[in-house]
Amino acid sequence: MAETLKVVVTGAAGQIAYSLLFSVAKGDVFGKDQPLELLLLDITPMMEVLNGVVMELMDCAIPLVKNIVATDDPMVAFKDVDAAFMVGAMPRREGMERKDLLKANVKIFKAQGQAMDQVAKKTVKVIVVGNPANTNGCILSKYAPSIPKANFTCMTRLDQNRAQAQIAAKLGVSNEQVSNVIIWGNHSSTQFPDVAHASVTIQGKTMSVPEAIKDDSYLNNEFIKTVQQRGAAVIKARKLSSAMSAAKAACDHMRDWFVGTGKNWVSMGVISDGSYGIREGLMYSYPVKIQDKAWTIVQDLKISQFAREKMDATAAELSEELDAALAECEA
Ligand SMILES: NC(=O)c1ccc[n+]([C@@H]2O[C@H](COP(=O)([O-])OP(=O)(O)OC[C@H]3O[C@@H](n4cnc5c(N)ncnc54)[C@H](O)[C@@H]3O)[C@@H](O)[C@H]2O)c1
Ligand SMILES: O=C(O)CC[C@H](O)C(=O)O
Repeated sequence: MAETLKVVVTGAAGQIAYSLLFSVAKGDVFGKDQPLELLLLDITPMMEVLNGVVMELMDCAIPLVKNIVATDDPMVAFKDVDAAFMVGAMPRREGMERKDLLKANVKIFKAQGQAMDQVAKKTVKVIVVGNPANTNGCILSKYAPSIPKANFTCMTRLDQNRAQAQIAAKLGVSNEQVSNVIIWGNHSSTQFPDVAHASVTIQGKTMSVPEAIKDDSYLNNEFIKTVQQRGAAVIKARKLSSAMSAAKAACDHMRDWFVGTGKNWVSMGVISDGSYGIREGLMYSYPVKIQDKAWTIVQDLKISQFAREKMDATAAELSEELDAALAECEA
């Protein structure tokens, strides 16, 4: 059997973690024959709740789980970890603005970056889920300078899954028939869900999504808005932020990072190297291909004027967020 993989989940007493831990524990992410040590981090007042989660994980009696550590100490939680799901952060509730989240959450990622820098494996693969996910990811990486920047990513897979599901429903096909939908930019309402390069297979015939939908007005308006506003719509309906779908997307993201993407691409927030004219250093969602546990940005896609404007608008929001976060961390 393979060596035990150490996986940390932060915000482990919260609602996303409740779904995420079960999927990770039963092998959906790292494989059905990969033994795991689960490190669960939350804050001190949540230790009793976290203890309940540990009891439930034990009671699942999953053979892959060799050890569980529950802690409120980041230095314990990040020690020698191979993979990190950074979920621990306040979610937005109805009536709250994104800016309120930035203030509340960004310092968590500064402190956790500093701890990771000292004790995590230098090969650790990190997905940031806690919002504002892109900017938190930048801050985490900044404060963990001994870990390569390529090891820090943030989650826009939920947006990709949402976009894919909208197109599949519109065309009356199953979700896996739709591929290569792209999410550009921020995991926020300025994100640009782009289907110009996406394809769909209908009754054995593969064609581009715009060709299949035959309704550019829908694709350029209602479709984009629905995906951009989906998180807010879930909050309005549930009075709670999305959790089951967020956990599923986090699993998809990390599984693809470990296993690879094959011929298709997926979207993830990665630290920009300036590709597609985006400011270097922003954590911007791009289409990526993954092989041997390393991602590369898909290059040379043709960008229309319409797309360019949307890509720049979400980059401008990310620039503002990053500047505000850096000021907050230095205050
Ligand atoms: N990127 C995405 O697509 C996406 C999707 C859904 C939700 N989110 C975000 O994920 C985050 C978590 O959402 P949730 O619904 O699970 O929230 P939740 O409130 O149910 O759980 C968050 C948990 O994080 C813990 N926490 C707070 N500060 C911490 C710290 N310093 N260290 C460790 N743990 C800490 C809390 O105690 C709580 O248990 C939110 O910021 C939410 O907005 C992101
Ligand atoms: O706070 C929001 O508007 C979104 C919450 C979460 O990130 C989601 O996409 O479901």
